[in-house]
Formats: sequence, C-alpha cells, structure tokens
Amino acid sequence: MAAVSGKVIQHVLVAHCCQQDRKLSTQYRKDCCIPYRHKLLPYIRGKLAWTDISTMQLRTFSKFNRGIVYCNAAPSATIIPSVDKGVFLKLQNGSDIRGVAVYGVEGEPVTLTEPVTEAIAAAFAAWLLDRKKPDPSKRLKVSIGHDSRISAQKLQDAVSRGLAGAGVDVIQYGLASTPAMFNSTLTKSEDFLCPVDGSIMITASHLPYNRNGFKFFTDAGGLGKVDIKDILERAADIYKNFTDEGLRDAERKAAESVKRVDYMTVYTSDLVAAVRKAAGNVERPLEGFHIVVDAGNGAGGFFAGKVLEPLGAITSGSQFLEPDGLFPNHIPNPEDKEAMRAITRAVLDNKADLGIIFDTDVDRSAAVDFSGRELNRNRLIALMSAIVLEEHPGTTIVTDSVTSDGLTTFIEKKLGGRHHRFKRGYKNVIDEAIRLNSVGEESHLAIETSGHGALKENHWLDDGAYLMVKLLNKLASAKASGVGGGSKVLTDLVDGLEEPGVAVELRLKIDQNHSDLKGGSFREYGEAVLQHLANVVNSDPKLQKAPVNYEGVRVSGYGGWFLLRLSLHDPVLPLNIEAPSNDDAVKLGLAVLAAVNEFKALDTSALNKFVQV
Ligand SMILES: O=P(O)(O)OC[C@H]1O[C@H](O)[C@H](O)[C@@H](O)[C@@H]1O
Repeated sequence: MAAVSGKVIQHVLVAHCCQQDRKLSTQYRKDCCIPYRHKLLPYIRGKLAWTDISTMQLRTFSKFNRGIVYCNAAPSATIIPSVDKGVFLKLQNGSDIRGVAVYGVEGEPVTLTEPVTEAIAAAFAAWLLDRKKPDPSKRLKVSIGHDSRISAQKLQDAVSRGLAGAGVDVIQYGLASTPAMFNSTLTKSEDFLCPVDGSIMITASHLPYNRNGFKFFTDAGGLGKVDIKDILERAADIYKNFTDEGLRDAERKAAESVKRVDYMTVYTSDLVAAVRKAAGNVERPLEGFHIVVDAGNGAGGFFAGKVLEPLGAITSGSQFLEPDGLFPNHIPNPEDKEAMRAITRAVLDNKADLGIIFDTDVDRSAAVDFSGRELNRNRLIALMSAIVLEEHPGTTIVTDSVTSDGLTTFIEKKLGGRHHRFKRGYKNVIDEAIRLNSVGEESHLAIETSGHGALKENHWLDDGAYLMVKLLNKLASAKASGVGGGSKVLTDLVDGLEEPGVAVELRLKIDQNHSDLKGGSFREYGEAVLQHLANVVNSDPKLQKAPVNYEGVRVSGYGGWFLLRLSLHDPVLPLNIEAPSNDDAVKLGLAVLAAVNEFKALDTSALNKFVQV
C-alpha cells in the first residue's frame, strides 16, 4: 500500500469516451477526441489529472456523449490498492502477459494498472539482472516498444519508471512491431544503442482495444511460461513494498535517463536489404508490382512506405495503415474472416498483384493473390513450405495441431518434406523446431495456421513481416528470371494442395462456476472431457484416433477429421472439423456431441447449432 498525492480523477471518463468513439464518426474521433485526450488529460499513475482545461474537455466530450459521464473525483492523496499475488499470476497468458488496461467494457475491470505495470517492469529488470549478472560497472539496457493501442503511452511510461527505478537503462522505440523488439537484442549498432540486453513489447496482439499486455525478449528469444510466472511472482512482491518515495524516485530516474531511438529504421532497412540481396543486389526488385497492405490500424503500416516502396513496388490502395487503437475498421488479425475479406476487396478493387495483411503487432501475417485467393491458414503454410523446401530439400516443417490432412499430403508427397504436426501456440512450434534441430532432425520452418511463423535463417524470430519478405523474394526472382510479373508464381506454388469441402472451428466454453466442476479447475474438467471422448472413439469402428498426436483428441472418419483440445489460455475446448461435405462434417460433429453431452458445464450450443444445419 502506498499513498500517491495530487488531485486526480478516475479515468473512467476517457474510457467511456473511447467506447463512444466507436459509435461516432471518424471525423469526430480525429478532430475532437484524439488531440485532446493526450494533451488535456495527462495520466498520473492510472488517474487523470484534473486541470482547468480538463473541465473544458469534459464539456466537449459531454456534447457528443449521449450516455452518462462518470467522474470520480478523488481526494488529494489516494491509496494504491493492494493486489494479491493471485491477481498478478492471473495476468499470465502462456508466454505473454495480458490484462485489461482501460475502462470502458462492462464487467472488465482494469487489471493492468500503472502501478501493476511498474512492478512487472521492475520484476523483469530483476530477472534480467539475475540472468545476465553484469559486471557492476556495466548497466543493462532494455528497449521498449508498443503497438497502436490507446493505453500504449501510459503503459510505456509505467514500464520506463519500473525499469529505471530498478537500475537499468531504458530506450524507448515508440510505435514498433513485436519482431523488431526481439531483433533489437541481436542488432549490432552503437548508433542505435544495440544490442540491448532485454526488450519489452507492449501489446495485446489482436485482442480488443481495452486490453494490453507485454512480451519479453532476450537474445535467446521470447521468454517462456516458467520465466513469465517467475516475473509475476517477483512483481507481486515488489508491488507489496511500493512506497510513495520509491515511486517518486523511479519517476525521477525515468525522467532523467530514458533515451529515444528510431529503431524501426534499422529493422525496416534490414528487411529491405534482405529482399535486395535475394534478388541479386538489385536496388528496386519489385518495380512493376502493385502490392496493397492492410495494417488494420495496428503497428504494421510501415511495411508499405518503408519496405515495399523503397523496393520499387506501387502501394496505392493500401488501407488502415495509420495507427488507431480503437481498430475502427476490422480486427487486425489474419485469422479473422472479415479482415481477410477487407484485404481481398482491396486487392480486387485496385487490381493489385498481391495483398498483405498483418495483425496489430506484426507477428502474424497472410497474403491474397491477384485473383483474390486468400493465402492464409493451411495455404500460407503450404506456400511457405514450398519456398523453404526448395531451399532445404527434405527439411521438416513444424506446424500447430489444427493443420489439415491435405497439408500433410502436400508437404510429404508433393514437396518431399516431413510434416511434424505439433501443438497450438507459436512458442510451442518454434521451441519444437529448435529442439528437433538439437537432436539432429533438420527443420527450417515453424509455422501456425494463425499466421505466426519463424525461420531458422532468421534466428527463429516469430515475424509476420519476414514471412512476407520471403514471398516478395519469390516475386522478385520470378520476375528476374522472366517467369513473369504478378503473383501467379505464388498461386502455382500451392497448386495440388487438397482443400476440404468444409472447415469449421467451434469454441465450446466451460462454465467455471458450474457445480459439475466440483471445485476443480477448468483444465481438469476439460481433460476429463477429452479422456471420455478418447474412450468413446476407441469403441466406434467408424472413427480412428490419429496414431501420432501431441494435443487433444484428433480423430479421422467420414473422409475427414476432427480435433478437440483445450485452448492454450481460455476455459474453452476448441473443436476443429474438416470434411469433404457438410453431411460428413455433421456426422463428425454428432460423434463429438454424443460423447460430450453428459458434461453439463460444457456449453455445446455452437455444436448443437452446427449439427442441426
Ligand atoms: O488455444 P487457442 O485459444 O486457440 O489460442 C491459441 C493461440 O493463442 C495465442 O493467440 C497465440 O499467440 C497463438 O500462437 C495461439 O495459436
């Protein structure tokens, strides 16, 4: 517990206005809300400073706001509420930290407050100091970047205070991509204060606008689950011991020592150099290509102006390049159907050769060919496998668990590689590819249907932009060898990939408060559902369990397959079904339904609906 002085007002107001923004016109958002939000209502540790000008601001908002504006004026000294270790631990999301960073969504209280963030950053610094054990004369350097979220600035400031207070040097990159942050631990450049010893990306990837979170990197890659738990435990202890004096000291140290560097310039020029090199050191190898980019108002807008244009491509018709943390156009996620429809429309309307789409922090990507054919999910994996297997014949391609049977046939029969279908989760596939190499099985590509992908040649960096660079290399080399312009060369590479007639993903929720859980965790309950399903499948002659499987229950039957597994993070059992026809898919769905029906805490309504179609 610690007292923080200053006259403050809870920042419910801004959050409420953010919600209103979505309903109001773009013009209002640009003209009225954004310029004022930062200028007139500075945040002070999770609160808004209540200044004279803020009163005017309140009036401006009220004019447009048809709902209630909540302003909880606080006394001149507020207490930082105590936060249990359990609350800190709940912020873990696999190998990331995720929480709610702004008010505005009913039932979603803010969990990633500024003091909590400050404690997490201080904990990362302590973790890093333990790992690196620097010579006492040397200070560690940590870079911080963020995506386009509306909470980015306040969290960046809190992270800076946490790091500076813990005695490490802080370098802010501003708007950046997740892969660029990892890259900053590898880049060698004194001018850009690289390599840094550690890096923090502030992002919640494609999640809604009110969320935010952190990804951490060292030169060994992204931190894993065990390290994240360690950091959150340390953070809870640090938080408990916060004092007003300590917080002020951190604030002072951050104000004195934070440096700012335009690191994205280094990162983008590396991407440009990679394409030029692959094209035989041609300066503008994409001359004549028309490529549209959809950044979904995330951090990926740089790809059009800083990568494609210097390489000679025309990028007119690119959309949603400007950062907007309310994501007013579509969810920035290549797995999202509406997002894929948006980039497909842009390709067709502009008669472009290729479309490229990124998620908010640019670690996921997908493409669309000249004819409007989506190159995402299994097709993107097939395409990347074709490119990588040309360079490394026979290599193993590691993918997530929801990949299709057709993809295995394509990789193994057509391309002559090995398909190692592993678990869901980008970190899982990357770690598995690294492990295979360490035990003597060569693997050059780890990739998920979500659009995450990493190559051995690129330090196993999970980088959506680099995946797209590999496609650009292919376009440039096809043009140079006279095969032709356009993106047909990419379309041809996935020729022969068998596609299912029907492919669905249904997400079955587990009600964590249901008495059927008998006080156990949703994971235990989910495991029990899976075990029961596996037993039922064993006694059904029409169904065969996959002989090798690393996650959930994967079963073949009726010419198709299904996979029921536990979500990596949520109390959900995602069910993927692929089949030649809808009838076959329904038969598979009915088999699952019959087996799971007795589990009353499992919400099967999505499956019920599917089998009734
Ligand atoms: O298990 P799910 O709920 O389907 O989520 C799985 C996904 O979670 C996160 O978004 C990870 O970044 C992805 O790598 C992973 O594929």
